[in-house]
Amino acid sequence: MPFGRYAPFPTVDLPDRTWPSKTVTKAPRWLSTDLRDGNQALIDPMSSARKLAMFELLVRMGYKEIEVGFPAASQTDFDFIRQLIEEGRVPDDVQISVLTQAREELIERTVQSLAGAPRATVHLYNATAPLFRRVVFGIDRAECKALAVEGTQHVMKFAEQYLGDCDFGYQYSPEIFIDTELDFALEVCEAVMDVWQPGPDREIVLNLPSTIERSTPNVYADQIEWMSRNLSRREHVALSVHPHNDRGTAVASAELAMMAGADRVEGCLFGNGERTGNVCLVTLGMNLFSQGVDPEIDFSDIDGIRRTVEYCNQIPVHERHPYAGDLVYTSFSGSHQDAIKKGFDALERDAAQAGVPVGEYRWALPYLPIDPKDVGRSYEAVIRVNSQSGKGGVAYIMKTEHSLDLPRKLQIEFSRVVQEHTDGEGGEVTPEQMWSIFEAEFLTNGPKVGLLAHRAVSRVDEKDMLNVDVRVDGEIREIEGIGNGPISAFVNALATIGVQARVLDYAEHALSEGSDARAAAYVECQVGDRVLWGIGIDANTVTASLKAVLSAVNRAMR
Ligand SMILES: CC(=O)SCCNC(=O)CCNC(=O)[C@H](O)C(C)(C)COP(=O)(O)OP(=O)(O)OC[C@H]1O[C@@H](n2cnc3c(N)ncnc32)[C@H](O)[C@@H]1OP(=O)(O)O
Ligand SMILES: CC(C)C(=O)C(=O)O
Repeated sequence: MPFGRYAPFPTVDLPDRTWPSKTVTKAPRWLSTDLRDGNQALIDPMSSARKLAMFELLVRMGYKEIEVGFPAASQTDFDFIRQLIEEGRVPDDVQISVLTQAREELIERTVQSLAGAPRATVHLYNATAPLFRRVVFGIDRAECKALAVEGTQHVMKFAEQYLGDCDFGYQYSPEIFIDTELDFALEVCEAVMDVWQPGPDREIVLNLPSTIERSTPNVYADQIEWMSRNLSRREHVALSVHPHNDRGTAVASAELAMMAGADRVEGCLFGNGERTGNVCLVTLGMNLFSQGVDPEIDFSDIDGIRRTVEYCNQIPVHERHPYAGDLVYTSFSGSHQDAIKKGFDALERDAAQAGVPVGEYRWALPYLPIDPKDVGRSYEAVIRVNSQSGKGGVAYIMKTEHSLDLPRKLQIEFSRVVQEHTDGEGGEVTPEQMWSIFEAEFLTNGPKVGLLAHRAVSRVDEKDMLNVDVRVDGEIREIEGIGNGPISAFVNALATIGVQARVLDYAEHALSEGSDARAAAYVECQVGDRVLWGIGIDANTVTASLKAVLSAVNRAMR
């Protein structure tokens, strides 16, 4: 690999940086640029129907600043902005913005698109980095600054001409800020501010993009802290960041930039955008949420959000996308499943002890950084079983899907049965398939001895006597036994037909509440020289226990 062709990214001389010891305790101002930076990166840019669906989603989620397009780019872009304004679709607490290059004719068209808007922001950009000054524009520093200054003047001139009493805002971006000499980025921003004259009730948004992410996030944070410290009129500046994801570290860049003083973050849902995308607003917001900080955005229906975004962008969201992918709350592997199952049990116990509903109790669960229910997911897919799974996963499915709380040794025994299935057939075992395997193994698999009826006589302080009708190899027999309780009496009765069984362990629980409640009984038996579990399910607990004994007996004889 010709790595010698690449130079290390220059660092910032900021030995007294303060951001590493800061924490983010409040959501920044968010701006969604899905309809502009996101849209400009699509193979098939959004139709007006898709744009509207995206806009309405963003409003529903709670975004208050939305970049709605690049109106000078196309008639579709222009018309969409006109539609939003003319149909009064922008809520009172939402500020829309539009982007333009620093070219007079484009600025005019851009400002015209906003006519009649009660509130709006024009966002002007020009590239300030040396490579762009030399290669793309063929201009020097002074000419580059002049482009920004004159662009700002044009914006103000046309705003006055076309926008009447619009509550008008201004945003400037030194594009490719990340590669711009810091002193020059500062000089251009100061010159732009000299034109706009920010002050009380006259904010300016200065947006410092990592247009092509090329540094580690700490260097970007240093750049942001340096700018935040050196900008004049700082209290009237909304210092904004716009991280791209070329190195795959946009989220970290945004988070460190917030620690370094950024007030505002621009990005796209699920990280759509040019090349590797803009920073993902969902991940950023949910990262705050998972630290107990209100993201001020509603992510409670993450799957609905994802579906709309997939429709608008015509790009699928990856199964492993943080917080939203299909598989991100799912464990296949045994040790994870074991820990999750124990985690749920502990959470229920701890919440009950504290007298707090489990849905409100402080979340702490192995392998699940947040409660899937908080984003509208169920626990259904938290554990899925395949050849990588162990008893914990099998037990979890049996409990959550089939209400059977298998004793630990039975979990081990049944998970071996499931493992034989996955080894033989491969793939995943769905809850329905697991029930079929369970039924075939424990409940229905061609009983040699079947239970038909039982009658008990229990006298106080005496042993129980049990009279049972059984079918043995197709022949109906009546047998009798005595013992300390019905199970012991039944085992005693079975001995009369040559079935030698000894009960080693027993557990039972109710399956459902109410008059049609059923019980599950689990019995560990020694039958001959084998030790196996059997299971019985019945409305009558004694019947369930006797069925459980026969389940073990039949398994031994199979
Ligand atoms: C980092 C970002 O995401 S920036 C946003 C980028 N988004 C877009 O470009 C989407 C919309 N763009 C468009 O539809 C078109 O580019 C238009 C309509 C704006 C302009 O189209 P055209 O006039 O055909 O120009 P073209 O697309 O080739 O743009 C390049 C020209 O603009 C100049 N230019 C580029 N950016 C800027 C800027 N911010 N300010 C002033 N001039 C600029 C270039 O130097 C070049 O000029 P030249 O032709 O004199 O060499
Ligand atoms: C226009 C600017 C903010 C931009 O999109 C970028 O630099 O990526």
